Amino acid sequence: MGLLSSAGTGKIVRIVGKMDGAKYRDILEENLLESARELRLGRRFTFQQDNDPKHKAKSFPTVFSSSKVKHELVANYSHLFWVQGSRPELQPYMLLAHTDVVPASEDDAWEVPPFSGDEKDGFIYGRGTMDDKGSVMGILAALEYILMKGYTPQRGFYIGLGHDEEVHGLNGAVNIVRLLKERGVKLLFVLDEGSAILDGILKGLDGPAALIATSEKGATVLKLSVSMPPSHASMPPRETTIGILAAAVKRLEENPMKRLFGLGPEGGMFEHLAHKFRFPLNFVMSNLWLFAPLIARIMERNETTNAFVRTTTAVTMFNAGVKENVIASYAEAFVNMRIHSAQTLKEVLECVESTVGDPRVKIEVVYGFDPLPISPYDETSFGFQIIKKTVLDMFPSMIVAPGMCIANTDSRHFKDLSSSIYRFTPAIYKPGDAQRFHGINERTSRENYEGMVQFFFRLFQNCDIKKLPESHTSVHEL
Ligand SMILES: CCCCCCCC/C=C\CCCCCCCC(=O)N[C@@H](Cc1c[nH]c2ccccc12)C(=O)O
Ligand SMILES: [Zn+2]
Ligand SMILES: [Zn+2]
Repeated sequence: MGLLSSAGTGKIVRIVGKMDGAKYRDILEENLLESARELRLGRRFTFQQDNDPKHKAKSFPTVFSSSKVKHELVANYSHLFWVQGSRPELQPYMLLAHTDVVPASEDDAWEVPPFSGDEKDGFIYGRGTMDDKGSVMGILAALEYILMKGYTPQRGFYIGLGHDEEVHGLNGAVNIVRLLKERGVKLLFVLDEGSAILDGILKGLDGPAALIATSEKGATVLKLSVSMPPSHASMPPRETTIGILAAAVKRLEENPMKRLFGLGPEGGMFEHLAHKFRFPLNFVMSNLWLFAPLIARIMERNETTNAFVRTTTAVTMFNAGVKENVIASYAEAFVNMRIHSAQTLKEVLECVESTVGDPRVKIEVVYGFDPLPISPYDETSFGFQIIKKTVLDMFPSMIVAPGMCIANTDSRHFKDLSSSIYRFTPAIYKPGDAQRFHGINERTSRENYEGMVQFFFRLFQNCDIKKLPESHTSVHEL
């Protein structure tokens, strides 16, 4: 049996059952197996290969041959798909994912080589399996199935697969947005990576919670540098470029940005979740107006929950020196900050300048943007409610709440095309998984990958619902 076929006798067969019966089972399982193989290829799976018609035809033959699907390359490597709906008067929506990954070193302590795509204990390991090739393959596999089934969506939709999300999406996502703007497209909603189902990550919360992020933090990359004439190491100045810069970054690390917990969308998120926390946290979370400062002090002890409390400061690169007996004439450090929704880029820059407090340290903004607007999540918000319904179709007792993306996604470039931007993938993450993003042992379970395919398969159909579910049963609403 293949990688997913034994698991496929569970969830995937249920999808097949809803389709046209046994006729499709073999084809679908074979296809799922194929797409899982592609996922396992890690770095070797690039859409450059996919530009080879044979490769495309092999992986997603129906997607690339259907008359309903228009595919175009953007900026050479990004992909834009348009899936035509039967009712052109309905506003289209858009799914996003990205094919590029951050580097991974074979020298780090991976349990399996990061680009082997090896499977161990039910997990497929490899750089990109969580961020974000699982979504790429999940979306395309679901599209393949729905087309094979002969389903014609009523509402048209776009799929955008960026190739440079990890370097700001300035060629991929930005050019996809430019094209759509030129074509006068406005989107009903946009769905990208950026949040998930958290199980055991928020301490005190009973059971998993699906957090559909309605916003994401702002960000800035700062370059701090110190220059002075080089000199002989035997006659050192009292302070060196390296010492001055090291002291500056240390001051930034020792003086975290102020606590803002409860003043951004994370406030709504925890209030929504309050009744699922154990006593006394349920009471505390229901009264953030009073207890937010106390909760912030608890949450800041953990690096994942700290990200909800404040603008974070990460010193990510430090370069200096050319020779061990020459006083370095130049030292530079890069600081990556993620800006809490209750702060602006301008405020953060003022704060950094005052904390560094040394005119010898030059501070330059390499890149920066304010926190993103908060997308609607009320009963009438089509995108939010359809994503929620799709989660509940798969996991009927799941708690679903609006969430907050603490990192950044390509979706931020789409804010002129839609006011309803959501960040969510249906993967279930447990304690320790947050550290796998950009870290070692990045992996996806068979179940998470299957869930991804199921989720998009159902979402495509749910987007054709004429009327929003009035009160879709969820634990939250019981
Ligand atoms: C960061 C992971 C935290 C995990 C929290 C707990 C689990 C939450 C569940 C799920 C999903 C998290 C998905 C995160 C998507 C992150 C995508 C990404 O890595 N984007 C880059 C973009 C980027 C690249 N360079 C810069 C520089 C400055 C700002 C952004 C970027 C990123 O955010 O680093
Ligand atoms: Zn990503
Ligand atoms: Zn990433």
